[in-house]
Amino acid sequence: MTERSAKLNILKFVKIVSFSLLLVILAFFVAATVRTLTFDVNAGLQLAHWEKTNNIASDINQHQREELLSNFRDAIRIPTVSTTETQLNTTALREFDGLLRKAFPTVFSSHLVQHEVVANYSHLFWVPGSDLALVPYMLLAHIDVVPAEERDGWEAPPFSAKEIDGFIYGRGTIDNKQSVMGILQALEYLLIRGYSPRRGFFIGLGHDEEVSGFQGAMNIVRVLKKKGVQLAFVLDEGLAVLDGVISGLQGPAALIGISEKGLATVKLSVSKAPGHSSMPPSESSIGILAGAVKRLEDNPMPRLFGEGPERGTFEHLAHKFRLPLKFVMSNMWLFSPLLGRVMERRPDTNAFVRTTTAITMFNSGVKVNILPSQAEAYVNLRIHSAQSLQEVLELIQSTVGDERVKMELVDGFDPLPVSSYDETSFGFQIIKKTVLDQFPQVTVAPGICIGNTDSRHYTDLAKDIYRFAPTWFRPGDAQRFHGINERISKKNYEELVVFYFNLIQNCDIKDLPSPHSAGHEL
Ligand SMILES: CCCCCCCC/C=C\CCCCCCCC(=O)N[C@@H](CC(N)=O)C(=O)O
Ligand SMILES: [Zn+2]
Ligand SMILES: [Zn+2]
Repeated sequence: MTERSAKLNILKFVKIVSFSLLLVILAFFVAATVRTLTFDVNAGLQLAHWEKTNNIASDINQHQREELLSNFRDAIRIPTVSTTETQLNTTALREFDGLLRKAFPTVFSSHLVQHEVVANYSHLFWVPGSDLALVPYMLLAHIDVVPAEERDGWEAPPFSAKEIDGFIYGRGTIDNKQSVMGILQALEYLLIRGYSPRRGFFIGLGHDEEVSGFQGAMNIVRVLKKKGVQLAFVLDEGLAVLDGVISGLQGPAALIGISEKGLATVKLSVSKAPGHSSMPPSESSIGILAGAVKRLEDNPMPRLFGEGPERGTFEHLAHKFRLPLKFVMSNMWLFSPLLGRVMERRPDTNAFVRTTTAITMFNSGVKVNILPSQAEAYVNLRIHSAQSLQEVLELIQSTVGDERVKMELVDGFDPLPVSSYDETSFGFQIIKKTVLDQFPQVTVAPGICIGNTDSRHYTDLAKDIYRFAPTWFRPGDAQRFHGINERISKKNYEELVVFYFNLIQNCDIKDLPSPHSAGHEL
């Protein structure tokens, strides 16, 4: 081959490769654009023909408006605080029992409702349905709250239920007495109006959720297992309606938790010989431990955004973003690494990107002139759906990288299974319909619950577990959760009562409508 023909061949080859590359890039963008223009996974069953079961209207008159609010405020005023597994305010829990019986006399006296107290302070209600062929479902909420101190900066005392500008302030207003009281208030009104369910349901109110539910939820589950109960679905606390919280999203989003992150609580400790502070060694137990926790903070767990069900959240919301974000959200397969880098900049969105690492306790030393023998720190990690507890423990060990630091797993579990959310998913579709009937301006999407709930103890009883209440969160409200100035608007509390009122009736349908029953009805 001459030099000239070799050059021509190379040129030809380069041309073919460039042309093919161009074609691939073009195809790539055509596919992405088509996906952007057509990908509306939210349409779903809303236009389908639903069997009508919500026959009792949910109107609330002025007297009931005052009554339901007064019951709710009474609930907030009882300080049912859980601090540790052994530090529960049992006096308050007993008082709360009394309040429930006083506020909901029909629930406690109706022949349609069976009630039992579980583990002294938790409550289990069973409302049998008339059609025994329909698998029952279960609503969960918890009575206990985390501690709150007015001096931390509350605008109103945390157990006062004071009203300021249409909001009720107090610990438990959004976590989770709005659901405890909302569910029972809805049942009270349904029973008063002559309701009797076709599909049976349970209500479980735990008294120690904030310290893991080992007494309340776990014993309720034991009782149900003994009875051989299986559930169509479980609905517990968790995600909410986010209004203006997701940047760039047009309109509010109701995120229904279809899974929750896993947990690892790890105790790190360093032991050294104690001694006089005038003769310190080059490294103290505190110094060694501080180095270890600093390495954990400096080396966050890997970015996994898009590798878990959080991908579905953005795909469901994609059509509610404007371009170019719409293009990005519709093509998570391509853009999730980039989006993960943006989301990791804010603590609340970082929680969806990776396993988070929080150093929550650090203890050492007893006197200013004694070298401490023992230093210990607790690390609380919330495990991303694409990782396991075992993987996280191995990563902590290698990041700490110091054999003098002892590591002990205090509590931990893998991320929870992912519940169904397609068009045949009974629980998800019923919750979605109930939300959309009440709040048509909202987009419903599946989400990951970044905290843990009592519902994680129910995995043997139900394949499908959802974590949601229509509590409206606006910018800054997520920080009120376990923080200061926890509050709910009076209007929103009333909406919660109406939500549960409608949800219970909507569950009475035998089967979901077929997706193809839409169209000619219009
Ligand atoms: C898509 C980006 C939007 C970012 C906005 C974040 C909005 C966050 C909304 C709700 C917060 C989620 C809280 C879930 C409930 C957690 C319940 C809880 O506190 N559980 C405790 C106790 C336990 N059971 O383990 C916990 O420590 O997790
Ligand atoms: Zn809670
Ligand atoms: Zn909580």
